[in-house]
Amino acid sequence: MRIGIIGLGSIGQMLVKAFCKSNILSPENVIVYNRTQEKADILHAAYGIGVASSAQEICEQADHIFLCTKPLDILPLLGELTVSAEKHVISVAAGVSISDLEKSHTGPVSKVIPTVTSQELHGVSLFTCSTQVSAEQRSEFVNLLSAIGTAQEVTEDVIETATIISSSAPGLIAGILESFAEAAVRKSPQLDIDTARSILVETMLGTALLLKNEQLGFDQLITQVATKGGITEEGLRVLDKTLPGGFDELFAMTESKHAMLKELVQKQIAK
Ligand SMILES: NC(=O)c1ccc[n+]([C@@H]2O[C@H](COP(=O)([O-])OP(=O)(O)OC[C@H]3O[C@@H](n4cnc5c(N)ncnc54)[C@H](OP(=O)(O)O)[C@@H]3O)[C@@H](O)[C@H]2O)c1
Ligand code: PRO
Repeated sequence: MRIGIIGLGSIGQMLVKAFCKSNILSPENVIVYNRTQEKADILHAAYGIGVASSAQEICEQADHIFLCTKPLDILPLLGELTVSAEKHVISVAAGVSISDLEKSHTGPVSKVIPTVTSQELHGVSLFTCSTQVSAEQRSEFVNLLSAIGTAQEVTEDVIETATIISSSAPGLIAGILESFAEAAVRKSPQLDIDTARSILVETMLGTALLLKNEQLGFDQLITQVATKGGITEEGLRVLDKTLPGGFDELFAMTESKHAMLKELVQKQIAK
């Protein structure tokens, strides 16, 4: 099996690093192409992967072709390429659906929403496949995703909401942690901000390990931490008042953005 990656921004580079780190693929079975060649050359020097001289070359040499450009660049790119009907085309773009992809490729297509945390071989890749994806292609694809974290099949009606808690979440969590650290320093200016940040990173790591390794429910962890009549209880009361409304707004705004993107993609198709 040979895979090709077109577009080496955050997510294309992450896929190269994660596939190499996981040893699921040997470097000669990974071939990449990026509009600006320097990014491909850096990855070649670090991992020994192949560098194509065009996106078309990827389509000729790879069995699974990952399109890792921005959403509005996916269909124009695919439209320029000649891809034989048996090749598996995989888009990572938010807002581009299976049926959008099928308008440009008559063969098997899939959509995957990876997450940057897969660089550490943890995190959830959401995916959905068209009916034309063969059992062998599906199995190879799921094995690839499982090597870099958890492969979670979802239907397209939930993929946008699930994207926020899997793929947007690392950035959102970093935003929450920054706000938490800054509030700590506002309360106690003698606390150094970088010390506050590293306390939070270690705390988050330990929290994730505890939840996962001990198979604790969120409610069980809360009970362990929040001593009855103690301090944490007070903090939780504040969160119960402020967070639900904030998260509801977050989902409403990200849904609107998804809708705007999808509308622009439909305009591209209609042209
Ligand atoms: N970032 C995430 O966490 C994340 C998670 C899940 C899904 N996604 C999806 O992943 C896609 C890429 O996001 P990103 O954050 O990685 O964006 P990005 O950092 O802007 O990367 C886009 C890359 O595509 C390259 N490119 C553009 N047109 C090209 C073409 N015709 N041929 C070859 N390469 C081309 C760009 O090359 P240059 O170097 O020349 O600019 C750039 O390296 C988006 O569709 C997004 O929805 C992202
Ligand atoms: N990063 C991409 C974005 O922000 C898609 C989910 C995570 O659009």
